[in-house]
Amino acid sequence: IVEHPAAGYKKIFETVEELNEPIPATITGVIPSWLGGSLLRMGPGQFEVGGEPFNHLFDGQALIHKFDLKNGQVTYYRRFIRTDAYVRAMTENRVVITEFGTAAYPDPCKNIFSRFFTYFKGIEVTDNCLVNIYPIGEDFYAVTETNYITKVDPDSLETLKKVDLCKYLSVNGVTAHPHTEADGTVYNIGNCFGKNMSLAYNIVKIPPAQGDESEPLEKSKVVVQIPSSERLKPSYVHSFGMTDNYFVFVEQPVKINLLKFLSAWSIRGASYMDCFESNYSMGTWFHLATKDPAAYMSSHKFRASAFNLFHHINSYEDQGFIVVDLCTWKGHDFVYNYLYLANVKEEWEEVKKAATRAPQPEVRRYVLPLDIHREEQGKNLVSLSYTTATAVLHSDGTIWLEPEVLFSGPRQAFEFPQINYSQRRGKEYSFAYGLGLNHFIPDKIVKLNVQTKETWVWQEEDCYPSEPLFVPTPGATEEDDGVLLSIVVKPGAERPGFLLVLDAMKLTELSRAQVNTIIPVTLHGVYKP
Ligand SMILES: CCCCCCCCCCCCCCCC(=O)OC/C=C(C)/C=C/C=C(C)/C=C/C1=C(C)CCCC1(C)C
Ligand SMILES: [Fe+2]
Repeated sequence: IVEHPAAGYKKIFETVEELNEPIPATITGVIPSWLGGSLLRMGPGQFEVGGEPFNHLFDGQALIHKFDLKNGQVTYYRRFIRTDAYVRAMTENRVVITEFGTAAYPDPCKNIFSRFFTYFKGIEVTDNCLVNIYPIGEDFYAVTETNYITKVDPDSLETLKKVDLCKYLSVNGVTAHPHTEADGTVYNIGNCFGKNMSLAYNIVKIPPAQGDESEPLEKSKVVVQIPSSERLKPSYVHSFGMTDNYFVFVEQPVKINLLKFLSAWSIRGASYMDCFESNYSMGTWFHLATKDPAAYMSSHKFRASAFNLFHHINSYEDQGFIVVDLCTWKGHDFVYNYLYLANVKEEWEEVKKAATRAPQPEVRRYVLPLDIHREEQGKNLVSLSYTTATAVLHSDGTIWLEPEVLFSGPRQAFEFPQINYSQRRGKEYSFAYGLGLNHFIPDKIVKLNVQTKETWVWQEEDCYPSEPLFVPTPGATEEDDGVLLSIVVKPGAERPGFLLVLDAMKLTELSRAQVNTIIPVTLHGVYKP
């Protein structure tokens, strides 16, 4: 465990300018010749407007980054996405649209009457797509978790159009973590605030491109509806699990209080962050639904102790069980409460103190039995030889789940997980790759064998990496035959930003492509071959 007394991490939370054209990178080592394509990643790039700071890590204006790899050469390019949030902020030189943790104030130039009418136009939901980018059909969309997604050109990084998912689907938003099948079918999940205040989580399906002019989104539909456990308070959902035949949805005790949500918009200074609250009694609920024909199976109540969940690692079916691997944070306290920019930009000793009070991270495996009716109460129903995870049927009909811990270290998180997705999605697997967070500060890349719990680490002094994306070697059969791509920032260096290419088997460095600019924190992205 390394220390960061120089607090170099502060640099990844500072505003940068976009580039007018791609810049060449200086390469050390050798980039595999088969690696030709673009690494596209999203993150915040502007952390204040007109002297007004954004408050939260998830508020900064969406910046798209691209490393192009071709014939062993590398270039880097970045552009701000021309979202409504960005364009209007630039035009009026103030925060115009309320972001996740920053409220927009009414236009000081408007008089009380025009302010009154703006207010009654209702909620203006943000389109600040800083969280992820992924393909739908032939197109690429930059996304946050609201109903607005933004189509971008993955070559020029130009902003193409804003799309409102509400036009196609009955959802109030969807996650930034869809699942994709080999044929290009996309699944996602989102909250749905239905008629007469009925609340549900809707799983949506977007078919692949048909090879004609038709728009996949036009043919999208809701395939499963899972009712909310609590009236007026849906749980926050950031990702979900999918096996060959099932959807896995974890309903966590972090709740959106819809009454607060609706009234917050009339309270000066309120943001999305003010609408969250913890449920101290429900614990955590697991839901299963079949994929085909899509149906919700409510017959059993899977329950576990309280944890925050953002990222599913992988899920799969094995001998009548569903294995669900998760990056958890223990307790009901909302982890996002610790991710204000003022917190992550503190000096190292303060950062450490704050992380001590926050929920503690743990990678866990939960196992859900599919066949329950014949079994006796009070006994462990999990008979998979390789796991210590348990599931016990109680007299009230609930099934209590206890996890097997796959990775745990005090205030050391294995987060932003990735797998060999094209080969192992929804299937039994061995390897997960993740970003190591040291008291919330990203300072290493970790490989985890989920079967043996063996770990491998890449770490370098004063270096701040991002989520490692796995790219398989063409024609590979071994699960970990490939490379990991991560954007790393080394603030003191002459060329402080670089694309790091690691051998995914040993986590050793193959090469780095360095540029003469700081690259702010990125959250998620894709590799486009
Ligand atoms: C990369 C290193 C980062 C350094 C620190 C990170 C620490 C992270 C620890 C935990 C992992 C958390 C991962 C979270 C990743 C993420 O990208 O989250 C971003 C989420 C955002 C921006 C969500 C925005 C959601 C909005 C605006 C939702 C709005 C809504 C509601 C709240 C209610 C109902 C409707 C609506 C409008 C959808
Ligand atoms: Fe995420």
